[in-house]
Amino acid sequence: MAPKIFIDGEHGTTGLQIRTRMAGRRDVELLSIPEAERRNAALREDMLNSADIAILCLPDDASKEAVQMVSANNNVRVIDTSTAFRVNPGWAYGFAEMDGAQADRIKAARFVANPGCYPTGAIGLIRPLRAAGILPDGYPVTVNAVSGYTGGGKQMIAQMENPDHPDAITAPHFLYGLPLTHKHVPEMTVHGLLDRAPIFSPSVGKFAQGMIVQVPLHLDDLAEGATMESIHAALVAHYAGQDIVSVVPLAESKGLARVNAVELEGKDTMKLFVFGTPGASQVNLVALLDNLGKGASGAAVQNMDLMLAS
Ligand SMILES: NC(=O)C1=CN([C@@H]2O[C@H](COP(=O)(O)OP(=O)(O)OC[C@H]3O[C@@H](n4cnc5c(N)ncnc54)[C@H](OP(=O)(O)O)[C@@H]3O)[C@@H](O)[C@H]2O)C=CC1
Ligand SMILES: CC(=O)N[C@@H](CCC(=O)OP(=O)(O)O)C(=O)O
Repeated sequence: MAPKIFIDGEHGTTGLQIRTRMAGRRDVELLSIPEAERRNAALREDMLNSADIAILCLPDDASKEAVQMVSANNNVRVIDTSTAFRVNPGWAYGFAEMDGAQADRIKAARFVANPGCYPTGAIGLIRPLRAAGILPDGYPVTVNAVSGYTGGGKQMIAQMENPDHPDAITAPHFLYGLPLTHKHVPEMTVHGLLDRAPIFSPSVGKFAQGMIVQVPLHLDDLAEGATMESIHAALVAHYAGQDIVSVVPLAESKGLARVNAVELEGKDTMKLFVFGTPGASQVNLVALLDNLGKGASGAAVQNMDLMLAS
C-alpha cells in the first residue's frame, strides 16, 4: 500500500508548492481536505492521524498544535516547515547535505524540522568552514540576504501583488529585521556551529521566488593560511558525492559580473560561490537558491523521500 501523506496547510504558499511537486506521483497517496475546511481542527486531527507522514505548512503556533494532535500516535511521522522545532534536539534538522551523517538522521527520524530558507544558504556556507577549522571561534559573522516576496507567505504576496491592499508594499526592494532579532538567527547559530550569533540583515525584492545569501569574510581573521582557494576547496570537499548543493568552480565565478537572484526559480538545488580577487584579503561567500525550492517545499519533498526510503 502506498504511504499516506497529509499536507496540513496544503492551500498556503509552501503547501501548494509541495502539492505541485507531488502531482503525478503514484508511489504515495495524498490525503487532502477542501480549502474551505482548512481550519477545521477535528478534520485536520483525523487526517493527521491517518497519515504515515504529515507535512506541516503552518505558522509556528498551529504547527505546535498539530504536533500535539499526533503526539500519542507513533505511526505518524512529521515534517514541520515552520520555525517551531528547528533547534529542538528531539528533532532531526532537515538539511541532508549539512554533514555526512545528516541524511541518515533524517531517514531514521520520526520528527524532522525543515530548515528556513535563509538558514539553508547561511548554514550551507558557514558550517563546512567551521567543521574544517577555517572559521575560528569568535569570528563576527554577518549574513546579508535578499528573498523573493513569496517568502512572506500569502499575506506578503497580497501586499506585493495587489496595489489596492490596505498595507500594499510599493518598494521594489526593502530591508527588514532591523532590530537584528530575526527568528532565523538561533537556527543559523546552532546548525552553523557558531559560538557567536551572526548579524543577520534580510531584505525582500520585487520578484516572487529566489534568494541570495551573502557571508563576507576577512581572510586575515580566519585560520592561518586561509585563502580564497582553500575556502573554495573546503566547500568542494564538503559537498562531494551529492547533486543538490553545488560549488561553482572558481574559474567560472571569476568570469561573472553579477549574480541573478531568480536564476534557480522553480529548482530544488542550491549553488555556492566564492567571490574575491586571488591574493587579496577578503572573500564574499554567496548562496543562490529558490526560497520555495531548496528553501522550503523542495527540501520538504527531499526529506519525505529520505524518510520513505528508511
Ligand atoms: N514561504 C516561504 O518561502 C517559506 C515558508 N516557510 C514556513 O512555512 C510555513 C507556512 O508558510 P507559508 O506557506 O509561506 O504561509 P501561508 O500563509 O502562505 O500559508 C499558511 C497556510 O496555513 C493555514 N493556516 C494558518 N493557521 C492555521 C491554523 N491554525 N489551522 C489550520 N491552517 C492554518 C493558512 O490558512 P489561511 O489562508 O486561513 O490563513 C494557509 O493556508 C510557515 O511556518 C513559514 O514560516 C519556511 C520556509 C520558506
Ligand atoms: C521574506 C520573508 O518574510 N521571509 C520570512 C522567512 C521565510 C522562511 O524561511 O520561513 P521560516 O520563517 O519558516 O523559515 C521571514 O523573514 O520571516
